[in-house]
Amino acid sequence: MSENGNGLPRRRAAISDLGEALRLLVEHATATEAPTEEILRAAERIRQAAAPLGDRVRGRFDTASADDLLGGVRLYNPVTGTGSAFAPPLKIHREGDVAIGVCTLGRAFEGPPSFAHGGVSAMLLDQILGYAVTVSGHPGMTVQLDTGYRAPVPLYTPLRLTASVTAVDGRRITATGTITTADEPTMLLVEATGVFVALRAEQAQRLFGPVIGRSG
Ligand SMILES: CCCCCCCCCCCC(=O)SCCNC(=O)CCNC(=O)[C@H](O)C(C)(C)COP(=O)(O)OP(=O)(O)OC[C@H]1O[C@@H](n2cnc3c(N)ncnc32)[C@H](O)[C@@H]1OP(=O)(O)O
Repeated sequence: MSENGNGLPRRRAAISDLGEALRLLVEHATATEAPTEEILRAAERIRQAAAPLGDRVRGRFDTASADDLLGGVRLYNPVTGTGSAFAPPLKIHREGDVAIGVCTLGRAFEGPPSFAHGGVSAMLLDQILGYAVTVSGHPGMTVQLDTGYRAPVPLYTPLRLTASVTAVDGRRITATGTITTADEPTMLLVEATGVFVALRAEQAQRLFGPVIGRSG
């Protein structure tokens, strides 16, 4: 499916609207203490709502028609995508050479009771480190991610992430990042160092050729 004129902005807005509705559903479905009969009714209604969306779906190598792969628009990215059911979503912007991210994690991201799952913190950091690496002009894929957990990351609390590139050594780019709460940006909760490797042309072709070839 291709969209042009007003179609693309409208489609992107619709996808983000659906994403927001799905995230509300995920939050309520995770936190609910509704009666069992209500849960059973909801499951049935949700299956009915989902069915028409499954009538036309893309294949593994097809880019979403609303995305712009080379322009960095990824509506279904599981960390930042506004169309994703389970992205927080993390919002990232640049302040000079530093990438700054903000998000709030709901109940679905829980690990230790009332705190975020450690894998979720690593996922957020991988994304923002990857962003910092990309906007520095040295895009690459993560080959190593080291995370240090200093204190638990609270749910339902605005978080602040940072990331910046610390070294470029041939194809290898190193970046470091942090998670704190927005209210206490000096109290470190999680820190990470990521090593990223720039792809050689033949590697990019081998890994992403089928996708690039189909995206228009
Ligand atoms: C604007 C919006 C943007 C938005 C941007 C958003 C970005 C999102 C970021 C998400 C990032 C991901 O999750 S990416 C998905 C997770 N990552 C992956 O799936 C990557 C899997 N790995 C691979 O496929 C492969 O390792 C490749 C293709 C990346 C590289 O293979 P290779 O070319 O054979 O690598 P190799 O020769 O062994 O190593 C290349 C160089 O890296 C070094 N190296 C390799 N591994 C390591 C390591 N663990 N730690 C240190 N250094 C290492 C080697 O010593 C070597 O250095 P030297 O001898 O040259 O000095």
